[in-house]
Amino acid sequence: MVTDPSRITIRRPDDWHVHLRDGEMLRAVAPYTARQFARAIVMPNLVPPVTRIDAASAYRDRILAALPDGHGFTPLMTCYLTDDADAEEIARGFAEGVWVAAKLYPANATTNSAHGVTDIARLRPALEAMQRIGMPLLVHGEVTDPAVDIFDREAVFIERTLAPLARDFPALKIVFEHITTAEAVAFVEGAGPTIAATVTPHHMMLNRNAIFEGGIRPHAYCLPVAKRERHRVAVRRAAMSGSPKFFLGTDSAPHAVERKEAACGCAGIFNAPFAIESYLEMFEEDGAIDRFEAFASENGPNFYGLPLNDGTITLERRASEVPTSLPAAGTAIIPFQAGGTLRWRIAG
Ligand SMILES: NC(=O)N[C@@H](CC(=O)O)C(=O)O
Ligand SMILES: [Zn+2]
Ligand SMILES: [Zn+2]
Repeated sequence: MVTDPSRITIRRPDDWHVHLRDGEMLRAVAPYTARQFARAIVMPNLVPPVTRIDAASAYRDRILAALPDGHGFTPLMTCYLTDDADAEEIARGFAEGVWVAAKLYPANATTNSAHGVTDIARLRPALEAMQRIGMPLLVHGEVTDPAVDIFDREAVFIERTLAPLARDFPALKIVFEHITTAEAVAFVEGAGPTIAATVTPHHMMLNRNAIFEGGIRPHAYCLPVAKRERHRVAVRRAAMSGSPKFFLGTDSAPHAVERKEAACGCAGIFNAPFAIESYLEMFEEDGAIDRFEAFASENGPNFYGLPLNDGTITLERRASEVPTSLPAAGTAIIPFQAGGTLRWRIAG
């Protein structure tokens, strides 16, 4: 990593958790991710979800077709786990290099998760196969029990599901996605090297007050929902701690403006346009620029067992103005930090 007060150059980063959607929305959003990241773990929560090898490779082709010439971007595909997950198909897709991980959504925990898993016991053959072949399990870590307070759903998931899972499959690589609580940080830090976590820019920046600041703020609403300030601080510290267990995953989750600003608004924050700039600004604010490259470009590939990227990107200290709205799919998406000004900008 090379830094001076006005420029910083790091190995090309990757995004270990992104929603690229499909169709017109895919064509609108994928270029933002490819502009910054060499690779991204692409979430499979399409309608219908990506559960089969042929569906994943067709989706990968649509992503590549949505990008401008010379993009140099590699989508890393994932398999959506259902109650009927087929261990043989999962292992074959991994061996063929079609997907690199499988995603566990507890049924109805989040956007497009109606086909998710209702009973983890049914996944046993798939998880055994994944443990054997070194294929990571990615988890949306929230319980769906309506009796559990929404702000406690991540912490309760650790107790009820994640800790027992890690005990039963001690060699299974698990990524606890988009962590939001001090409990999640403590769990990951206290676990062995097979357990890691992704951290979003919004969960490093926002606490739950942001959702209610002077009125209801649908563009600050995502799942897992932002928590109290002490949790935000714990998550932000973990990301900047230098621990190899925490790495960049934006969870950029675009929804058309009319689906966010509605009586029942969708969960998801669209941070893809300026994700790397947002993260860098926070690392700088907290005096942790020396740990930025590990978080953005090294810890993720090291955990997944993938090579580090060749090449670099340079960010320069020049203001980036975040538009108040971006056109997409015949409508608009409101980006994270809309109307704000960021201190850094990708050079060139
Ligand atoms: N994060 C979100 O709030 N939404 C994601 C789903 C997810 O990552 O849970 C989406 O697909 O919209
Ligand atoms: Zn999720
Ligand atoms: Zn997500």
